[in-house]
Amino acid sequence: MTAQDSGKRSDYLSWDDYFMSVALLSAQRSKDPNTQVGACIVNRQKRIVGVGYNGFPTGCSDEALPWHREGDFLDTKYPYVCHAELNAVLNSVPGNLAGCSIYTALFPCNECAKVIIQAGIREVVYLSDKYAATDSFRASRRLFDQAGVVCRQLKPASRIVTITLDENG
Ligand SMILES: Nc1nc(=O)n([C@H]2C[C@H](O)[C@@H](COP(=O)(O)O)O2)cc1CO
Ligand SMILES: [Zn+2]
Repeated sequence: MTAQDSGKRSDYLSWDDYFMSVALLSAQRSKDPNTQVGACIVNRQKRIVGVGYNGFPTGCSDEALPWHREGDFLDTKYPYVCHAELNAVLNSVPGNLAGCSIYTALFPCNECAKVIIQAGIREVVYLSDKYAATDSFRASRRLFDQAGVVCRQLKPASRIVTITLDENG
């Protein structure tokens, strides 16, 4: 029987697009007004073992700390926010992340690169590389190269994934 004869849907999500969509859906939880990042960790059996998005640490109110980009360092979000990739690792089901892939909306910074490498994650799949020109990202590339972590930019098969929360399906 051919795939066509079987009556199978043809417009289903590929694995890559599915995992990146989960990452982007998680990003929708972020309170950051400028950049919402989500990350999704997948093991070798293609099971999702961790998700996360950028936000302040547990117990730190989203209203009590600043979300600003500019001003005195302590009055910006940067010293306080946990990156999506860090949260995905820390939120992962207890176990071994060795050999996993991480799908992330934005290429990891150098601090997350260290966490990803130390966790044993072997592949980084990213969508945006908007900070590629910064030193932090040059350092990430260097770390990933030396540690043998494979990085690839996702070229999605589906550019738009629609989810409608409608009780009538
Ligand atoms: N890979 C990343 N994962 C992340 O979760 N982030 C977070 C940290 C901030 O909350 C936000 C970046 O803010 P901005 O500088 O684009 O306004 O995204 C940032 C990066 C890139 O460094
Ligand atoms: Zn980071």
